[in-house]
Amino acid sequence: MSLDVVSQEIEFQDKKQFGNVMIIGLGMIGGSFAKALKDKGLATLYGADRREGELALGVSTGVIDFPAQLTEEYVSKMDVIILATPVRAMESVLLQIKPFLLGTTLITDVGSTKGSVVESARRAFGNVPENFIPSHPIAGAEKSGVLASNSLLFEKHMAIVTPLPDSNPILLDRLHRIWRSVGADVVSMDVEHHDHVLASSSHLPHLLAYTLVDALANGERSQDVFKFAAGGFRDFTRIASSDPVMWRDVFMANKDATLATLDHFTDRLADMRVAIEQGDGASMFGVFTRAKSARDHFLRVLEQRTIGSTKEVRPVSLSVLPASALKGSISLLGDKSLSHKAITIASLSAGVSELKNIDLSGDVRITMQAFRDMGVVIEEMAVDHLRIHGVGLKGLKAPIAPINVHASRESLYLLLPVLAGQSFVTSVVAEGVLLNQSLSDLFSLVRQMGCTVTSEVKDCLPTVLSPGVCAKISISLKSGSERLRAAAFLATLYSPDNSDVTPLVLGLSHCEVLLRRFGMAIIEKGAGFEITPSVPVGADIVLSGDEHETAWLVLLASLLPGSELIIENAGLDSVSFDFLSFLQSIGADVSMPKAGLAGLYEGALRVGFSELKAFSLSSEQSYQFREELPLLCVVAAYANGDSHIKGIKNLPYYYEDRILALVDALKQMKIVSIYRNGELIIKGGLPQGGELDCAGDDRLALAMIALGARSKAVTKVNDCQKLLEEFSELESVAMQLGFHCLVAQ
Ligand SMILES: NC(=O)c1ccc[n+]([C@@H]2O[C@H](COP(=O)([O-])OP(=O)(O)OC[C@H]3O[C@@H](n4cnc5c(N)ncnc54)[C@H](O)[C@@H]3O)[C@@H](O)[C@H]2O)c1
Ligand SMILES: O=C(O)C(=O)C[C@]1(C(=O)O)C=C[C@H](O)C=C1
Repeated sequence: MSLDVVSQEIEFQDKKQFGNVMIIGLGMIGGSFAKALKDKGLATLYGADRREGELALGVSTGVIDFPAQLTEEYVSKMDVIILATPVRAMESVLLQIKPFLLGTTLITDVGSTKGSVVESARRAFGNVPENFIPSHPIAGAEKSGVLASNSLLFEKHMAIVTPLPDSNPILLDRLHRIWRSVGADVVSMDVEHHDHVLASSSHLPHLLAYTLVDALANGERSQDVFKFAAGGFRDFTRIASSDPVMWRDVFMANKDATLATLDHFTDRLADMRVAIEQGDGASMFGVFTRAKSARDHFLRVLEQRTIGSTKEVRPVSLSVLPASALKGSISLLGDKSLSHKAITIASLSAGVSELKNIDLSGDVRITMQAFRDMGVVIEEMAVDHLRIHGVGLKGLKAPIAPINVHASRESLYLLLPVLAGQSFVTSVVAEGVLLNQSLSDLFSLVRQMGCTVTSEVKDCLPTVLSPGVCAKISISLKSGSERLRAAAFLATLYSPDNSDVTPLVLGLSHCEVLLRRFGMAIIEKGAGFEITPSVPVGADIVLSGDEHETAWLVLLASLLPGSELIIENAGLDSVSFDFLSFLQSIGADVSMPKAGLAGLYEGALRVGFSELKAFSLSSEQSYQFREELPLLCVVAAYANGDSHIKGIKNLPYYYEDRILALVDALKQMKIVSIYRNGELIIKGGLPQGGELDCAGDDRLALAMIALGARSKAVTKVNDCQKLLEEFSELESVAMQLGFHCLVAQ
């Protein structure tokens, strides 16, 4: 096509969203950008390249609409100009287009370095013009040339923009829009930070790959080295096939930052050399497990970004068929909150811990990742077995990135006092429900540890923790929150002197029991506990099951005639022990394990069918058994006579809401109940079956399933996704014990 024809066509083009866009350097990246815009019909594409062959290919393969030259005729008619040459060619390109440029044209680039490009613009123009705004897509390949272009290259990848103080805001907005239009997620960064980050994440790996291949190719036995190299070599060295001109330019342009990261890496490599020389397997193992975990984490983050973070939640219902019995022996997977706590204490212990029957599903991995990020070596020996090489109370290393607790409240409450006890500053970030929510109880606890807590929004995440000098800890808890109680006990680990915690209700809960198992001296004293400072010692622990699941299974077996159930590792703390004792007092046939070492209940729990009697609960008992009140309503629904539950109004509102939802369910099942002045009276009978909605509440779901267990007809419980998340083994436990509870979808 002659250039004359092209110039006529410039006049006649309809304006598209981004108007006329010129790519200078029509190679792999420039071509991909052009193709993406052209395929979407967002611009008229012009290409310029010092190699005419690339331009001809660009037109014939439909990557661009027209070839162009860096003359007034073209340059002055462009709405957007994109520099996509190697970075050191950009200055001469800018000098060529400078005389014809309009101030309204957005000029950007795709170069892998940013400081050098800004310098080139400064040299070419005297200062960086307001319409020149650098950018950099974090996407690419080891291929070059326009034939390697791919219109989907930037989809779900990041594009970094590095605006300068004088950048024109309207053109900056256009730059964001144009990157978004080709599928990129746009991130802003300052130039210097960009060059340091990319030196580590992109430039150093390329240097290592090139140098490794070159060293091996020129070393002894090189022919056989290549002959016998397989996947590992190929994966590590893919990027050594990248364009040498581009990469020579990158290292010339980003000298200081690449030298800094190279020095750091060289030091670490030297450490590895020493470890190999001295046969120091422990050091090697530490580096390899930490690196594996960091890479696995990185892959998960990358996967989330590329598949999109919106997880589709499909509603799940469970159907309960009446007339089954629970028979057999079962071993429940370790309790989730116990699993979080065991990982935390084992990481802070001296020596190695073996944690067996641990639940590694859901947010337990968030707690585990945080400790790995701070240097703790955690080996996954089996799906339910961890070996943790504890580093001691203050042996954590500063993480290289903020600690992300995602939406895990459990992880947050355990990690914050631990971070407040270290000697480094940590940023803590979160997602979803944990953002913008006041955490004043937790923050005031870590402040008591001498830690300064800085947040943009008062007492909310994200936050920065700057540890100070920890004084003697003496805490009287004002709420019954189990998480705050665990956080308080962890805080005492950092107290210089004997410390004390006074909970609302005495009796051992998870954290104290575990701390004792790890050798800590926690002694009941008056209305609370006294803790003597010492470092926990690594321990071998088989984690017991969840208390609520245990209580639910006990109730089911009590309700269903013919049941004979043994729970091998029942979850029992002082409250659930009292709860089961209460069931015994109204006729349940339960034989309980004995309290063993450190206050833990050890051994099997046996339960069989029995008719449970109607009962009366005082306000105090309602508070004590607040977590299991829905199960007690089920007991009352099947009992002979009226049961009374007092003091519901005095409970935190969400417990009352649960009871009100259950009152609705009882009504649907034709069980009469009266709720007046905070007291609930349930008249026992035989539930009829029906369709119930647990509103996504896992405790309500368990109670509703139990309500359907001996009812006259099938019971369907809707909205059970959360239950299946929390009690992941529900289906397999039901199947194993012969309980007819199925996912109905
Ligand atoms: N390859 C990647 O993975 C990747 C990723 C992100 C950013 N980048 C950056 O994108 C830019 C282009 O890289 P690429 O991979 O597309 O390279 P490429 O070799 O495929 O394309 C570069 C093109 O620029 C042309 N060119 C060179 N000097 C020129 C000049 N003075 N005038 C006009 N044209 C000239 C070349 O002929 C070639 O067609 C580089 O700055 C690179 O740092 C590359
Ligand atoms: O995937 C590749 O082949 C790349 O090298 C892409 C890569 C990178 O290192 O990640 C290369 C250079 C950049 O500027 C941006 C991306």
